[in-house]
Amino acid sequence: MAWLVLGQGIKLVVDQGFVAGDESMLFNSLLLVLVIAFIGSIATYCRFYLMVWLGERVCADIRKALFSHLVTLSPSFFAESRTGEVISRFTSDTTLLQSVVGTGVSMALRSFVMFVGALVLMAITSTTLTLYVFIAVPIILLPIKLLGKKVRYFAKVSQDDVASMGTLIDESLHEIHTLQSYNHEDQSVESFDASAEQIMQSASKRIHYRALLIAMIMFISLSSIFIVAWVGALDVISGAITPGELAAFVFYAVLAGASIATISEVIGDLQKAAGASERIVELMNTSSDIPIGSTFPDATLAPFEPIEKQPLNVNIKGFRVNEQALVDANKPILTLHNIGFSYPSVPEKQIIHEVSFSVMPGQKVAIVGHSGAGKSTLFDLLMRFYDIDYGEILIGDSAQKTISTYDIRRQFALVPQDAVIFATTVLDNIRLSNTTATKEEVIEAAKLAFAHEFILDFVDGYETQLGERGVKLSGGQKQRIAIARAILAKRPILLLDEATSALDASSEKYVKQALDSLMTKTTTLIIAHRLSTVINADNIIVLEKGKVIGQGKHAELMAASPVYKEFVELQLS
Ligand SMILES: Nc1ncnc2c1ncn2[C@@H]1O[C@H](COP(=O)(O)OP(=O)(O)OP(=O)(O)O)[C@@H](O)[C@H]1O
Repeated sequence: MAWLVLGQGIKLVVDQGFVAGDESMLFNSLLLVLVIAFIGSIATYCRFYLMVWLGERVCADIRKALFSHLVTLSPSFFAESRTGEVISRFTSDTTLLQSVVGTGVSMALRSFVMFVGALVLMAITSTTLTLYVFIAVPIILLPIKLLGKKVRYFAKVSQDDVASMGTLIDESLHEIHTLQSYNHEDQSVESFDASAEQIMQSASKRIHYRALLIAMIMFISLSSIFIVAWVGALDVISGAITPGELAAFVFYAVLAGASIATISEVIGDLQKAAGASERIVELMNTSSDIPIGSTFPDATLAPFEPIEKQPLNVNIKGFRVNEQALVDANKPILTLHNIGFSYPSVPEKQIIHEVSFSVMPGQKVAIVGHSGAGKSTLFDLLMRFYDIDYGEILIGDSAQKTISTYDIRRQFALVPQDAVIFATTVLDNIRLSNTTATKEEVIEAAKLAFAHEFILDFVDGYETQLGERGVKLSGGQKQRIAIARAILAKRPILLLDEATSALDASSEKYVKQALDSLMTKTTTLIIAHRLSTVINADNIIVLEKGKVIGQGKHAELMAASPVYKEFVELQLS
C-alpha cells in the first residue's frame, strides 16, 4: 500500500513542484516520498520474515508428518520402493514447497494487493486509460493458461529424475566398499553422469516453457503500457489530464504489469510445487498392509499389560498375560497351526507351506534348513511383518491377528544375522530396545553379552560414537552389541538368527557365551547353522522349501531325517 501511495507522491512532485516550478514544494514532496519508501521497506521486512518463516514451518510440519507415517509402513513397502527415492521426497520435494510458500506466496500476496490497488488508483486517475488497460489483461492471461500445463508436467518429470538420482547416490555411497573392491568407480560415475544429464534435459524443457511464459507476458504487458502511455500523452497535450496524473498513471500501470508478471511467475512455481506435493501426498496415502491394530479389539481376550507395568524380569516359564495369570508353563507360548504364506510382491510363489509346530515356555527350538528354505521368513511372520495367507499363529492363547503389532513385537527380542548398528553412541545403540533403561542396566546387559570389556577399551567408553552402520566395530563386536540390546529388551521370546559369517575363534567364543547367557533366560527360537547349537536344542524343526519335513531331538532326527543328517555331516566334515 505504501508503494501505491508513492504514486500519489509522484503526482504531487510532477504537478506542484516540477511543473509549477515550486522548489520548497519539490523538497516537501521529496520528504514525503522518502517517508513512504521507509514505511514500505519496513513492511517488506515483515512480509519477508513472516512468509519465509511460514515456509520453513510448513516444510518442517510436512517432513514430520511424512516421517511418522513412513516408520509405520510394513517391510513390503520398503521392499518395493527405493530408499533414495523416498529420501528425495523429504529433501527436494519439501524444499520446493518451502520456497513456494516462503517466497512465492509472499510475492503473490504483495503483487495481488498491488495489482488491485493500482487498478483502483488508475481508474480514479483516468477511466478511459484504464479501459484500454483492461483490454490487455485477457491477452496476458492467455499464455499463462496455455504454457502453465507444460511447465507443470515437466516439473514433475524433473522431480522424478532428481529422485532417481537420490537412489543412485544412496546405493553407491552405502555400498562404496563393494564398488571400490571391484573397481566399479568408473561405471558408477558413468551412470551418475547419465542421471545428472537426464535431470538437466527435463529441466531445460521446463525452463524453456517458463522462460517463454515470462517473455510473452513481459512483451504483452510492456507493449500495453507503452500504447496506453502514448494515448495518455495525447490527453496531456489536449489538456484532458495533467502531466502529474499521467506520471502517476504510468507508475500504476507499471506496478500492475509487474504484479501480473510476478503472479504468473508464482503460478509457474505453484505448478511445480503441485507436482511435488502430488508425490508427497501419494506417499502419505500409502497405507501399511499390516493394520497396526488397536490394542485388543476383542475384550474377551486376556489383554497384555501396558508396557509400563511390564515387570523387567520376565519369568522364563512364560510371559505375563495380565496381573493374575502367567502363561501356563504346560501350555505352548507360541503355536503355528498349518500356516501358509507367499510374499505380496510374488503372490504366485508360495514360500511357506502348511507349517505347524509349537514352542513351550523356556524351550530352545532350533530351525535348520537349506538357504532359501524360508527360515527368516518364519521369523518375519511371527512378528507380523507380513500377514499369513492361511492357518493361524497363536501367541499364548491369543490369535496373532487379534493383537496389535505393538503388543506382538514387544514379546520378541530379535538378534538378526547381520547385527544392525546405528550412527550413535554405544549406550544409545544398546538402549534402542529399552529406551527407559538406566546406564547401569545397559552396563549390566553389556557384561552379560561379553561386550563390556571391549567397550571400556574405547577412549570414550559407552559414549563412543559408533559411526554410520557401525563402521568402527568388528563383526563379532557388532554381534555382541546386538546381543546386549536383546538382553536389555527383557522380552519373553528370543528370535536368534545365528551368524553364518566366520568369526575368529576368540570372537566366536565370546559371541557363543553371550548367546548362551541370553538363552537361559528366555524361550528361544534359533535359526541354526552350527552343530553345537542344535545338539542341545529341545526341539529341532527341519525346513525344506517352506515345509516342515521333520522335527524332534538330535538323536531322533539323525535316524529319521536324511536332510538333517546331511546338515550334521556337513558340519562335521
Ligand atoms: N521380500 C521378499 N519378497 C519376495 N520374496 C522373498 C522376499 N524375501 C525372501 N524372499 C524369498 O523367500 C524365500 C525364503 O527366504 P528366507 O530369507 O526366508 O530363506 P532362509 O531360509 O532364511 O535363507 P538363508 O538361510 O539363506 O537366510 C527365498 O526363496 C527368497 O527368495
